[in-house]
Amino acid sequence: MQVLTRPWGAMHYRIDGPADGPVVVFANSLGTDLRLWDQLIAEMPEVRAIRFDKRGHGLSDEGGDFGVEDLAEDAVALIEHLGVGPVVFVGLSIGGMIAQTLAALRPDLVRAAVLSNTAVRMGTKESWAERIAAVQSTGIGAIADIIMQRWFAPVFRARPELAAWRNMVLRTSAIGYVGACRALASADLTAATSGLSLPVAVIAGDQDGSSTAELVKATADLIPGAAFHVIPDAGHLPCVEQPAAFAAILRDFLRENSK
Ligand SMILES: O=C(O)CC1=CCC(=O)O1
Repeated sequence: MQVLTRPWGAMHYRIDGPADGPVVVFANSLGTDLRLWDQLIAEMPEVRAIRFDKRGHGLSDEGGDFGVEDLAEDAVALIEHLGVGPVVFVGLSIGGMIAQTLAALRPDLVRAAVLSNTAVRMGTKESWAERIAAVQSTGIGAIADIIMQRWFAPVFRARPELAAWRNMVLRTSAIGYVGACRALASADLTAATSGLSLPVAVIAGDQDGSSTAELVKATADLIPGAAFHVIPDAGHLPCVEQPAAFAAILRDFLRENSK
């Protein structure tokens, strides 16, 4: 068990893969912990995979009030603590917002970025306020079924693993979940992301009920030279639903963009 002590508490992280492999840091989404990447990392044993539980998620502490920039500062602290920069940084959804913010704040630490199922703005202030109110009044159970529909394509929702993913969101700290919703409500990365000049690959799922392929493409279009990929038969979490397809894109990207 590996923990980095931050001013707000303990940040849990994990490293897998060979010490001489290309270093890739992974940032997970709202309501998921670092197990989000299990299937993808199993497809890519050659990678030195570093992943962490952002504040309020997984085994990390709740971490008070925070914005996306604070989450990016946590990623900076981890990369500097491990002395592994510049890295390839892969982020999904709010993790992709962490990636965009980190690349803008500290281009010296990010060699290249993969932005999965993310955008410069996600949802609206009103939609996040509704979600926060539902969680605060009734708990995450109130929204768990809707979240599963947003995360997964219908074929995946018929699989037995769905129960485990539902449990993952249900077991997320309500304080941490609401904190991340607040960070999402106030994030608009348009200016920072439009100024990015590193190699970027952007990934969408053709059945994403949360960040549609059109929304994700609009963000790709802001970044000069960004490659855009749509993974078929995938919802919001293509690294879970289609890990081989995700790994193929990431492997090609690493071939061009890791040392
Ligand atoms: O829970 C969702 O709707 C999906 C999502 C939005 C931001 C994020 O990180 O996940």
